[in-house]
Amino acid sequence: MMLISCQNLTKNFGDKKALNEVSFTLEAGTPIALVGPNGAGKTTLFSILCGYILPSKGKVNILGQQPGSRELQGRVAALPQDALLDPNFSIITQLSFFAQLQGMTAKAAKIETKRVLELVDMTEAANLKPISLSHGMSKRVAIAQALIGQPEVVLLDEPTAGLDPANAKKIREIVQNQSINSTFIISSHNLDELEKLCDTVLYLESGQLQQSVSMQSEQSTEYITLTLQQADFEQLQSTIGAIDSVINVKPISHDQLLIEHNKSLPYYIERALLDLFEQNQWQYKSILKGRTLEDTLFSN
Ligand SMILES: Nc1ncnc2c1ncn2[C@@H]1O[C@H](COP(=O)(O)OP(=O)(O)OP(=O)(O)O)[C@@H](O)[C@H]1O
Repeated sequence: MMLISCQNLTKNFGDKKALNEVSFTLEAGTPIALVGPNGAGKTTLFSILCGYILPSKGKVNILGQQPGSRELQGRVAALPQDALLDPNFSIITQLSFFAQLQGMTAKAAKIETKRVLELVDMTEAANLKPISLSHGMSKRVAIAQALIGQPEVVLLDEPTAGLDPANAKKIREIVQNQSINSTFIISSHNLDELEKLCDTVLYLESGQLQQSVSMQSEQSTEYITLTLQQADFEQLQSTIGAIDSVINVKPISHDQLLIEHNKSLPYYIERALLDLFEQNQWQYKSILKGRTLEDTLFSN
């Protein structure tokens, strides 16, 4: 199903082009990453998709509707980067209020609030006020709020920024679990995190869409990322290059090689690598199918 379509989307703030002729289409399904350096236009794109601001030029629709239209109420949710809860009211009061704004009765809203708090493992916090929550807990509550009414699209702007690893992991798990019901669009600077979650990546730079890549390999060539423990790096690189069906081998860090190869029999390359390591008494840390998001985006 078509989720979002943008055509020549442009947003000017005075002389500044925050978005410049951006065009793409996205399908519903696994989470989608929005990546780019500071000031690339990610928040501006999110704000347009949420209907908070209007584009200066171009067309955009989400689930076939104009962003912010009544038809999208309850179908599109967003977690802004700096989402804040009111310090004066308990979590359950605030989330129930949001649920009622979506048209639920007071009773249904309370049930829905309990459901979403359970999804983010925050049931015990229902009666607390925001001041008693840690940063990680506040983020989880904000995500719970975005999940009210089981929206079809959930936009998360920097959902794990500033969180400790345990809380960031928890949020990744929530996204993974809820991806059955909703398509998440996640803006983040953390490429490692995005490659764990997302299949499609939009890369924005200076307001322009530089790349739209799929992490799922459907091409005729495939990749293996080999991380070494101890080996003769140069000899290894040239020996791998001589293996049947290997197209290219290149170092991507001091202890990593990226191997591009033609599709071959299952585990053919892996077996050849293991033989090589055994024959030469070398050691490896990992043999991973695929390549990192960082390498996919910045390899050329
Ligand atoms: N309301 C505004 N008024 C003027 N300029 C703005 C406004 N909002 C954004 N900009 C400018 O537009 C550009 C894109 O900003 P945006 O916040 O969308 O980038 P971003 O990719 O989200 O950055 P970050 O990763 O730092 O959050 C920046 O140069 C920013 O200064």
